Amino acid sequence: MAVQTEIKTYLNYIDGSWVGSVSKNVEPSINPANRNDIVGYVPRSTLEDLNAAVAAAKQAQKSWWKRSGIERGEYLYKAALLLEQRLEDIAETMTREMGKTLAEAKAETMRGVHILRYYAGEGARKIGDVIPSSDSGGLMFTTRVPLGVVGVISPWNFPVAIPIWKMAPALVYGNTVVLKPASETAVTAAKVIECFHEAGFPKGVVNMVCGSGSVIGQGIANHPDVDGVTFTGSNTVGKQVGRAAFERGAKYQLEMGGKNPVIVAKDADLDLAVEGTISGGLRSTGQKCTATSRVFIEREVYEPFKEKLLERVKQLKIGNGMDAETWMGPCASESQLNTVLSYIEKGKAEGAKLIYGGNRCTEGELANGFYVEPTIFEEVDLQMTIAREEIFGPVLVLIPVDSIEEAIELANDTEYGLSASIYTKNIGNILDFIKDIEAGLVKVNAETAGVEYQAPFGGMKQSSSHSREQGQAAIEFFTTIKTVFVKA
Ligand SMILES: NC(=O)C1=CN([C@@H]2O[C@H](COP(=O)(O)OP(=O)(O)OC[C@H]3O[C@@H](n4cnc5c(N)ncnc54)[C@H](O)[C@@H]3O)[C@@H](O)[C@H]2O)C=CC1
Ligand SMILES: O=C(O)CCC(=O)C(=O)O
Repeated sequence: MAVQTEIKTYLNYIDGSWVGSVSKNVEPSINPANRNDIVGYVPRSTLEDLNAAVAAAKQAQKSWWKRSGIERGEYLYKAALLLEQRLEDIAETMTREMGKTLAEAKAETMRGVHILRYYAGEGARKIGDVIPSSDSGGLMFTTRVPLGVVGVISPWNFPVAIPIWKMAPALVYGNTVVLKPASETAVTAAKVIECFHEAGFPKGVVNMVCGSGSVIGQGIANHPDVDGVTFTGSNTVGKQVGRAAFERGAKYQLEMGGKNPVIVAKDADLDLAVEGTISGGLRSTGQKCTATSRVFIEREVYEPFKEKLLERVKQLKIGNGMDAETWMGPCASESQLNTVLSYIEKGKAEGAKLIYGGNRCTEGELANGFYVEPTIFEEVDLQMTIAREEIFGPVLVLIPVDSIEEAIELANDTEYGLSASIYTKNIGNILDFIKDIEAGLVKVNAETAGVEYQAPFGGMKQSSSHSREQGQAAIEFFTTIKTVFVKA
């Protein structure tokens, strides 16, 4: 007899309580590995719900800021411990909700724990400098104050790490927070917020409102009582959010797309370069803003690199991320799958040569999920859509080059500038690459993806609003400097 398990409905978190939307509407969050598996129901909230959350955050902010940074940090340490204790459950929920492998989901959840501990420690670090004054009787220094209420709009591709790397610094520097998670991963977000709830944060300091981007996301960007907005997602939406915040004089930070290159020099360790290209381009099914998508290879090693790459890609096991054998899970949603398939069709239609993959996977249980094969194109003109637009799927394009100079020039021929890497042993190549590549994250003999929480992260050109997240750089967005002059 089939066992019927009740599907849980998750709630918004407003002013320290779990509450449903006033609309009473909910939507299912489904498993991309099996469209018949509903992970949970999440609220489809209204502006009324958002207003309540923003009002709670505004009300709580002054007393939160009155506490010392060290005290605020203590709450983050508690949340970190709870997240660590629930790592298995939260990682499993993440895999079920957005498809990445359980190993990746566990690593991401642990990354969330580290980020919380890092920013907990920030509560005890300096927030200003003493600056010599021309007046010998005066004391001049800088200090920092929070923005007030911060709106966090987060995507589905890192459903634990991204909300945490935005919320943790916001909170430790004295802001209160309203999170709007991506609907695709709102159950995972609710489980993260449960850790904040049980850590005992005062009412109203942390809030979460689930719902559509156009209502709740845009509502945050427009809200007169939201003093800062931090966003990660697509360029189109990011610019909309930035414009709305700018119009009303709020501070904003946008982390958006990439079209990240890897350069393989003729002296590269080809096995290492192949591993880095596969891991950077195809892990998480290519759904990282730092994912590798364009591979520039010096002509002398083009064929051997291609052969090794094809050999390795053939070995990758596609399947449900919960299965320990799986290397690559499904796309996170049906719409994401359709986007990827339409880019593959465009690639073929515009004349690129498909040398691997290119199809939806429909064998056996895969038919119920949103699976696509890892896909590789060659004979790609740099003006083709697949060489210019962010695909956010497991699609690589191979482009031969005659020199590292040419590779860097072509790699820079994009509106994006998030991450880039080079595989080479030549110090001259390395130094030229570091100097000339237009990317905020530059890697040498390492894959384009993978961001460490203690270092600044952000892009050049259209990949970001030119600010940086994470590490100590986060203080620049989440606080404002006051210059103080004191005379007795
Ligand atoms: N840079 C990154 O890490 C990410 C990039 N993307 C890119 O975006 C493409 C589409 O993915 P989506 O999930 O649709 O991204 P999206 O940009 O629509 O969603 C990101 C977040 O913004 C919210 N949002 C949507 N419309 C909004 C609006 N009008 N105002 C304020 N917030 C809004 C969403 O609900 C979500 O929380 C992907 O194919 C990929 O190219 C998506 C997710 C993450
Ligand atoms: O590469 C990473 O670890 C982080 C990537 C990221 O921030 C993103 O995809 O949004």
